[in-house]
Amino acid sequence: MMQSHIRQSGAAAAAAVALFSYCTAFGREGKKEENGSVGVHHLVAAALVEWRPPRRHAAISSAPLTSFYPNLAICEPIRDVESDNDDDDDDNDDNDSDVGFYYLRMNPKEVERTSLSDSHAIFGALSGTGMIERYDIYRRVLDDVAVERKPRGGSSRREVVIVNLSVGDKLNGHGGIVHGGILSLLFDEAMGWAYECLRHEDDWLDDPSSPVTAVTANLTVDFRAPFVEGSEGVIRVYHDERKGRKIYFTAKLESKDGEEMAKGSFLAIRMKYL
Ligand SMILES: CCCCCCCCCCCCCC(=O)SCCNC(=O)CCNC(=O)[C@H](O)C(C)(C)COP(=O)(O)OP(=O)(O)OC[C@H]1O[C@@H](n2cnc3c(N)ncnc32)[C@H](O)[C@@H]1OP(=O)(O)O
Repeated sequence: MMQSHIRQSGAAAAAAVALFSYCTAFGREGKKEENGSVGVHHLVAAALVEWRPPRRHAAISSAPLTSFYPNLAICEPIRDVESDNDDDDDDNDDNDSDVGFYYLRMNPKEVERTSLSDSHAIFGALSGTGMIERYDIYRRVLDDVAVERKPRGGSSRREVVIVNLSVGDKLNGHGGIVHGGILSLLFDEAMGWAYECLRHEDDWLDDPSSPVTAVTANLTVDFRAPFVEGSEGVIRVYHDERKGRKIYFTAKLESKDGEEMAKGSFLAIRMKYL
């Protein structure tokens, strides 16, 4: 069960007054706790939940994650180490799933843009029984052992966030099958969050005054198998490359049994003026 993979750290919860900003709060070395996070906009208490991924992600969607504390996972610079499971061979993606990294829950309610629940598609209008019943976002964090073990450089492709989701029976196209447009929406949002994490990498902050908002310029989805109503699944988002203002991602939606239901590719472009 997933619950066995979640370790709620009382110490972390007690100690966790985390400094958070989603704009320019992060020091160039990424040591925000140590350097006091010059430019921090928000001070929020964060109870961190650490999640060690199970061997097979089938277990992921079986627990009501929303019943845990609302957690804020801080998007901090992701250290540029070779990813430990991002080989092109997707079949190997979970082989080392119990070492090297863990996931931290991100809390949309702490983010101004997504806390406006009436206006946000996923957390507002389409959220609820029969619709998007769960959309829990986690960012992937390498643990210290993995950071030490892995040399800098190497492949730039890496998993950035995952989303643990479930969809009810009111968002179909064909009877019993979740509408492809809905799946595209779920992908788009997930990749948006991945961008939010990546943009705090230090080399992106060469000009801290430059715009940081990115929009989806291009989204392509391959639907591989029907995602039936009432299904649970996991979206995994991988960062592929960045060319100037253009940031490329790929993603896949897996069923709770690990079957690949859909694949997406996504181009985000940092806006010139926002
Ligand atoms: C912890 C905090 C968490 C916070 C979480 C919040 C998460 C929320 C997540 C929400 C997620 C929701 C996300 C949403 O739903 S965002 C909403 C949906 N998207 C939009 O509304 C975007 C609308 N489009 C635009 O605004 C502009 O067209 C953009 C800004 C995209 C480009 O206009 P701009 O004037 O800047 O572009 P440029 O002409 O200088 O070209 C620049 C380069 O880009 C290349 N190019 C341009 N277009 C395309 C294209 N379509 N395909 C491929 N390539 C394209 C172009 O060739 C050139 O390449 P190069 O010649 O340089 O090589």
